[in-house]
Amino acid sequence: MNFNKVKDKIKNGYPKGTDRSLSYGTAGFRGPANNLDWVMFRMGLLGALRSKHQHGKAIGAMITASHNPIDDNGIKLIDPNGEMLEVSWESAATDLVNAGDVDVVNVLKNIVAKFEIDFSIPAIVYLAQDTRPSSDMLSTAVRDGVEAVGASVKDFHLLTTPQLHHIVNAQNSALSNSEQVDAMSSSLTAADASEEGYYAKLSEAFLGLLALKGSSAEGVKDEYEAEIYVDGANGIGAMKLAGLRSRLIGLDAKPPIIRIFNDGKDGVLNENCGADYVKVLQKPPKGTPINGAVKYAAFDGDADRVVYFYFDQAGAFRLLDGDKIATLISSFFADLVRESGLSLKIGIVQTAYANGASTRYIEQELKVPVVCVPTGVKHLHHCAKQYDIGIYFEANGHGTVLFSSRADMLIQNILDGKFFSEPYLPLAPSQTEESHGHGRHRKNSHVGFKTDDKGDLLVEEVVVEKDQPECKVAESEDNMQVGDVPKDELALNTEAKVDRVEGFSIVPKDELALKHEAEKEEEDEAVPMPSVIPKDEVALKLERELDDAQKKRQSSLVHMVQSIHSHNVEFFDAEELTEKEKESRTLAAKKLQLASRVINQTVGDAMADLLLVEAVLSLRGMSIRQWDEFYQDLPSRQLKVKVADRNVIQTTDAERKCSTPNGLQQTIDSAVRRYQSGRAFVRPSGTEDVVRVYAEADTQENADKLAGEVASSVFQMAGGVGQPPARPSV
Ligand SMILES: CC(=O)N[C@H]1[C@@H](OP(=O)(O)O)O[C@H](CO)[C@@H](O)[C@@H]1O
Repeated sequence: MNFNKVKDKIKNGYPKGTDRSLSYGTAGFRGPANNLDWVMFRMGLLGALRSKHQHGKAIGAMITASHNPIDDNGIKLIDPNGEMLEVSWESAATDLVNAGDVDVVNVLKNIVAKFEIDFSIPAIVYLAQDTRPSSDMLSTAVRDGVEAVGASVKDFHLLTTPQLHHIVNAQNSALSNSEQVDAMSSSLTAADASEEGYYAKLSEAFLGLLALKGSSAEGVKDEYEAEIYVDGANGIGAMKLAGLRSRLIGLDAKPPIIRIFNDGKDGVLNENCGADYVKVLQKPPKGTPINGAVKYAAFDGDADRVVYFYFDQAGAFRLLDGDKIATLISSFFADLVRESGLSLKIGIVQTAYANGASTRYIEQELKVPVVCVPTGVKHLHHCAKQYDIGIYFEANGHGTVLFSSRADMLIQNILDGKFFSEPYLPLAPSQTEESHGHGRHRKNSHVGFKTDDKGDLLVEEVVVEKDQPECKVAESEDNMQVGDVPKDELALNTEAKVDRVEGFSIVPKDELALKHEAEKEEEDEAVPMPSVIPKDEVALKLERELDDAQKKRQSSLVHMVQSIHSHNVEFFDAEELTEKEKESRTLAAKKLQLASRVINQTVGDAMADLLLVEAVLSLRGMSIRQWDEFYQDLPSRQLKVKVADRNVIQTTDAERKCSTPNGLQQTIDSAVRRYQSGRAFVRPSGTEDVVRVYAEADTQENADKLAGEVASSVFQMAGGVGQPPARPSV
């Protein structure tokens, strides 16, 4: 272990550029690009150590500041399975960046010792960058860091963030067939570990899905709008979407016509455009073509977020954000799970920024509570892993869908002609006991969906164990924080969960049958015997569902809630299914499998999400207006407040309440009480040096007023600097 080169490089190229303490925030390090080269160098060092720790698997280093202005930049590290850097390594990153120049080597040695790294293992870092002018220079700094510890770099140059996540996962997945536990998808091969492989995977699955579009039932108009205008934020997303578009040539499918604006040819990255601009300011981006266009989407600067928008008949701007995307996708998957007859548990994860109307839609209309976790994709991602199909979206449009290996296996079973529907398996015995217990205190619970053996969707509360930190903040009365859990526990826990999920896929059938029998006996004692629907009634019901295209368009979440009350259960194996039933189950399974391949399961991906939304709308013959009618958003407003030290704001309850500074939460509460449907919270940003304020209320004027009041309180009570915040103009 010789760190002489590291010392030399620090002295002669990358001396520390600030005395301020930095932390590996919501998504890595970000800041003004002219003072980041030394951070990049140190992250190169860390990426190499992480690769050695992961037995030489590729680690990703993405140079981007996403939606931040063009003069900022940043870096995010990507783990071998394509997910964000493991939480226990985030603190190593923070320590390394905050060390004085002379202490860097000691911190490196501590990391090597703490994580028991075999330094002789060869390591590799996969590097990519967005289109910022500073990215070339910063990429060199990362490379210098990696090479200073004798590791190597593979430079992909310009990629979107999700493309690099995909490539890292594909590479490691393909290399370690025997270690599939670490990989997100067993179907990935070495050919997938490239930009071309990414396009091939997405386009093949997407075109396959579109090809399954049936003809509309008589009298039902296909309202799908095949043309979409995409705001590329003048960034990498515009360039790469053009690459994907050129592959969308279908023989059996009619792909959408994608037109790209703000493509970077004459505009500035993220300036008056991009998903963040559209979402936060709730207005169309600069350069939006109006004539003849009906449907639009906007990507952010590194293409990991997408939001939709359109103009209604009165010409008013209408936003369909991550919450609306989550609802559309959830209802689609819920329908397919029901039609496939599979026992798959679906769950939805949101953050405090989810519009109250979306949460209410699911909780009150559909009687389904929603899991709320702190801001930052890592929290949503880990929580979504608890389900067979875990759907998560931030309101800003960052989100994806995760399929468990159990889900993959059960779907494949149907495609292999095995129609036996396995009864639902709980996550772990301890959870089963608790979640079926009576009169218990409701603690850290959240909701999952499952199907009964007839394929009807049921809603089930899942109790999250104490050592499952990612979903700990689901219920406000519990007042718990992710921060309560020691970092190392988080890491251990994640590993344990992966093992557990994998475990399901290898339980032999007979064991399953015995287990189900035992479980059924237990349940029979606790609940009244469910009624059994006679066979031909089931067939008739399925037929009705198949024939009724209109019904398909309704949110199946409603159906799910209705079915909870009916408690109908029927067991049947393949021989008992009619050919028509088999056909409809196979079709649903095919759609599920193709949809799971359109999605980038490593991280939110604007391109993949756009394709999925387009596929859902197309298969359902649905217009953007019909989708928008799911529910009406509550008017909301986001503001930023500059303070001397944003960390004086500490939050609790999934960031919905602040515990410091003293008295601020009470002031917010009393402001909120003055507004109908009022809700507001504040939190320090993890990516910008600001405190974020969020407010919603019954009217836009009230949401603006409430946000303004709360912003003023933050300014006064949390050490505001500069001009006091002004009320935003509507
Ligand atoms: C309100 C908001 O949109 N916050 C964003 C933003 O984080 P902040 O910690 O709020 O700066 O950037 C994150 C990374 O892209 C994203 O995960 C998050 O949702």
